[in-house]
Order: sequence, then C-alpha cells, then structure tokens
Amino acid sequence: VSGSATTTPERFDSEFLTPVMVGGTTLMLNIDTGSSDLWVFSNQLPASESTGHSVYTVNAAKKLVGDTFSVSFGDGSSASGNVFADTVVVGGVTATRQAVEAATSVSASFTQDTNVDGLMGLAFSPLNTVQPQQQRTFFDNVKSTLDTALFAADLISGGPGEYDFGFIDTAKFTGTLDFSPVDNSLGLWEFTTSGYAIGTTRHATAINGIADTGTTLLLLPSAIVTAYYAQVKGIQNSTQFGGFIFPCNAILPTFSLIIDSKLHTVPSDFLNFAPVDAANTNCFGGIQSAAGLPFSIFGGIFLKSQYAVFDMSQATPRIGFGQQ
Ligand SMILES: CNCc1cc([N+](=O)[O-])ccc1Cl
Repeated sequence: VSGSATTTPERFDSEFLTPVMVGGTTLMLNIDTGSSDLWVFSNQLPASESTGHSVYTVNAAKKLVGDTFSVSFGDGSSASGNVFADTVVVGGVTATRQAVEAATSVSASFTQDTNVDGLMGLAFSPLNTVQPQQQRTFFDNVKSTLDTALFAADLISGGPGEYDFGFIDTAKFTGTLDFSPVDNSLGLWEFTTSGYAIGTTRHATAINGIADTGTTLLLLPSAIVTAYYAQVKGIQNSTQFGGFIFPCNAILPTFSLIIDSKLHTVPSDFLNFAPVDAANTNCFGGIQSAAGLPFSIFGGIFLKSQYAVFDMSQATPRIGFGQQ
C-alpha cells in the first residue's frame, strides 16, 4: 500500500497538523520525527486540560492493561497516561493494532494549543516511552505493508503540504534526491552534512544533527550562527526574546546544508521567522543556536525548503533531500 495525507501549518509555520483517524475519531496530530510516541488527548483528561480539543474515547476492552506512558520534550512540555490498542489510519494507510497512548495529563502548552489533539512520533521505536512493554511507532507497524518502506515530508510554508507513505513523489522536488546515511543509535533521524553555505560561500565544516518535523526552527552550532548573523545589519542577541533578532526589513543571506556535495538551500524569506512585537519592528531569526544540545536540529525552517525522505527500505536507514 501507499498513501498521502495533507498537512497544514499553524501561524508562522510553527507546527504542521495532519488529520489522523484514531479508533474511528479524526484527530489533528503533530507528526513529529523527533519522538516515538503516538499519544492523544482523551476523554480521561479533566475538562480543564482538554477543553477545545478533539479527544479519543477510551474503551476498556482495548486497554493494554498495566502499560503507561510519560513523554517529555526539549521545550519542557509533557504528557502522560495509559495505553490502548486500536486502528489508526493516515493517508489511507492502516495500522490495525497500533498502541494509542491516551493522555490522563498534559502540560499547559499542549492544553493551550487547541489545534493539536496529540502527536504521532515517527522517530525510531526504541525511544517509545511505554512501560513495561515498549510499543512500536505507526511507521514501524505499517512499513512491511508499504510498497517501499519509507515516508516523506513535504512541508510547505503557508501550506498545504503532504506526508507521503510508501512512495517518493518526484513531482514534489527539483533535480535529484541527495541521501545521507542515518545513525539511529540515539533513536533519531540523525545524520551529518558534509558542510554548509552562507549565501554562495561554502564551508567544509560537517554538521551533525537530527531531522525533526516537530521543531519549528533551524538550530545550529553557535559558531555557525555567529558567522551567519555577522552578515545581518542590526542583529541583536536578545535575552528578552531568547535568541537572535533583527530589523524586520533586514536583508538576509540564504543558508544551505551541503548534502552529498549538493547545496540544499533555505531561501531568505524562510529565515525571518516572525515579528517579536506588534509593530513588526524586530523579527526573530529562523536560525538560532543549538548550544547545550547534543546535536543540531534541522527543523521546519530547513524542512520547508526540501522534500525529505525518511527511508528504512535498505539495511541502513537513510534520509534524502530534494530541493523544493
Ligand atoms: C521532539 N520534537 C520536537 C518537539 C515536538 C513537540 N510536538 O508537540 O510535536 C513538542 C516539543 C518538541 Cl521539543
């Protein structure tokens, strides 16, 4: 089988939401290649935490008795609850006994984002948090039924974009797909670029990072971030806003990752993330520092410029990028 599902960005492309049928109810999930739990808002939540969200209604007959989950993210958000086995369908692709992690508690930032009814984690299953019986991701459950064991993210600024399962849509990128081998020892889609470019100036410095559809920005080593913003007039590293800001009319160089010796380029307009004030005086940069993190994070700011292929069809997982 193969299939596609439309994915729609929130304001400023901060996250992308995809309709997923969970036990017969359509929920809007954030497909997150940086985590490995499929967890959903459920009718077990207190109304104070679930008002405004669609919820999965649990059925005791489907419960995986004794199993619980507790997942937390780098931005401090979290969710926890219990686990049910149910049918999950996305883009016409079906997992019949998918572990559906039904929240009994969610952190405030999830409650406040009423457009999101949960997450579909598509990193690797060893990162799944269910105990005592760790569960498999949706992709792991369906990959043997797919025409080809891969999925692709076609995130489009302003949308709509698509997630493809089981096939590569060559109409969604120009030129060739360039692949890197993935080191999944941390359970993530981790790879190393052969270099980067600021504008047309190439640098041979390798960057190790993860492809994370659930992270909004492009987080890079601080030396590279400093070199990039040295080209931007009026740059400030703002403690108030927690990162680099610049006048909203600043001219921004493009930024490229060099993958398999080819430039994969983020256009300038993607690198101005959003205004920090109502008067649109200063804007928050799409590139920010990954200082303190174990790797760079190639999030939406980069992924919006590419067709990203998450490929487990070969002995070693690999990731491919095609310039949109
Ligand atoms: C782990 N991937 C990034 C992330 C995703 C989400 N999400 O709701 O999809 C929340 C926080 C973070 Cl840090």
